[in-house]
Amino acid sequence: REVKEAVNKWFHVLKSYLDPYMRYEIPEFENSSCNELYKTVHLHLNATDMCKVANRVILTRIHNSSRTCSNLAGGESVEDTFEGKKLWWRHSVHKVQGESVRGRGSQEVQERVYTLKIHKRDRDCIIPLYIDHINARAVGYKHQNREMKLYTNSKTSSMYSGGRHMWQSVPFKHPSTFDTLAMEPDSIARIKGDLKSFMEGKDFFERVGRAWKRGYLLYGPPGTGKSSMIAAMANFLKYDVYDLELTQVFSNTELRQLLIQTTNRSIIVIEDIDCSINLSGQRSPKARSRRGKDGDKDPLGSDELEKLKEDETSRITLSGLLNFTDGLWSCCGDERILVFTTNHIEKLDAALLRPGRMDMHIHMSYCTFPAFKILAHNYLMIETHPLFPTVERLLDEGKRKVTPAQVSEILILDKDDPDLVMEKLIAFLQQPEEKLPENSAADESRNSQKKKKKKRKKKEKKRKGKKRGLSCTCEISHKFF
Ligand SMILES: Nc1ncnc2c1ncn2[C@@H]1O[C@H](COP(=O)(O)OP(=O)(O)OP(=O)(O)O)[C@@H](O)[C@H]1O
Ligand SMILES: [Mg+2]
Repeated sequence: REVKEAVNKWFHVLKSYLDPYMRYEIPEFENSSCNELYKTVHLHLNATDMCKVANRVILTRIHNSSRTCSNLAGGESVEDTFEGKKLWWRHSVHKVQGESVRGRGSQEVQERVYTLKIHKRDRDCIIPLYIDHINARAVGYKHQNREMKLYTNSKTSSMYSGGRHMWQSVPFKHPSTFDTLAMEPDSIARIKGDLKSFMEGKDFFERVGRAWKRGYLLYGPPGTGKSSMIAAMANFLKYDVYDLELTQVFSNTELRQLLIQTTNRSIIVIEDIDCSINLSGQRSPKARSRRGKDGDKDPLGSDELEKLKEDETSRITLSGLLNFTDGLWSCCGDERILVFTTNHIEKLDAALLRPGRMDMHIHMSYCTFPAFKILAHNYLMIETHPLFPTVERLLDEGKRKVTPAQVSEILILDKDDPDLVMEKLIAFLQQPEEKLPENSAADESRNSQKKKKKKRKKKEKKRKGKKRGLSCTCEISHKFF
């Protein structure tokens, strides 16, 4: 028996000496905890579509997901190449006796292991670089394929949140992309380029000592595609979207709390910023008169002073918003994009617009001919039409300013009959603005803006009523900063 064991031992030594290949084993679990490298290999094989060349592939889809994942079935192998060298991945699945999940006893469990085979001569020069390479592929693939979320802030009564302001999410499934956005192609290329260099700019931001964030201000009349642009940005970057409802945030502290709760690789959006907070930069006459003439010395009694202090800290102020966008707390995450939208850029405080806060100002304008051509391509599936020159002339003359929203409404109505659509559009463009029917798209957008403002004012009044005696204003003097 001893002789047999010795022969076996020497046989294995000789075999491994003669075997030109080295094998690395990557089990799914190691000491009962998940092996991240196993997941990395799985994602790498999916990212490179290598599974497709195998004879047997396992397809899976998790609950509520629209994505299908593939994995090599047990015993299947695939070949990979890296820097001109060949490597092989094999997936083994074995049934072993494992500890039962429900207490004592044992049950049959599957043990999955990836084995990487590589030539011994390539081992030292390739392995560290190859592992880095598959890691990067896996991270990129995971990022590209994860499902995006749309968050909104609301005060929850949940016992877990303790009534704090929390984000609530739904799956983000907006279909707008840079291909469906009607805008000058040059502007689209510029924005896409900016976003791409931001996304790839980790080293740059670190080198120059800047927080890895970027602010975009989208301004223009209603219906020019500001919200659609945000969705296109999110779909392009594959970032989650945090739609911050500023009217639901009642203090700078809450604003900071919400900021801390956002994740990296996300877009924080504040729509209609001019309607959300009073940004006129003036402290209210009431607060000013209460503060007294000599500023710091306050003539008020201590009770009054306490109340006033509470007023000032219980509201979100321009200062709070400025800190939110470019203060120390704004750097608490990486790869963050901030987007503000407004119909009235002139109402915004200059401090809010400066580079570092709003790095890029994007004007979403009325429909131009190149933008119209994109809409015609998307809605009517036509690249040209005998009436295109007339539309081009009318849009260039600008006698009647139309938004992409108005044009798309016309295109969608008779999308199966391009001739009819073109005639209707020309009639619309020739119609003087005053003779618009009451419920035209432009009026509707204007009315909706008014409604938005009214609703906000109503909410504000209600809140003031609740906090009787503590009310103050969001208007802040520039001196404050
Ligand atoms: N530039 C555009 N490209 C493609 N579609 C557009 C564009 N602008 C507007 N639309 C269409 O009009 C609708 C309204 O657009 P959107 O909500 O993006 O406008 P907005 O600028 O955000 O308006 P508001 O200022 O009222 O919020 C969208 O559903 C979209 O179909
Ligand atoms: Mg909008």
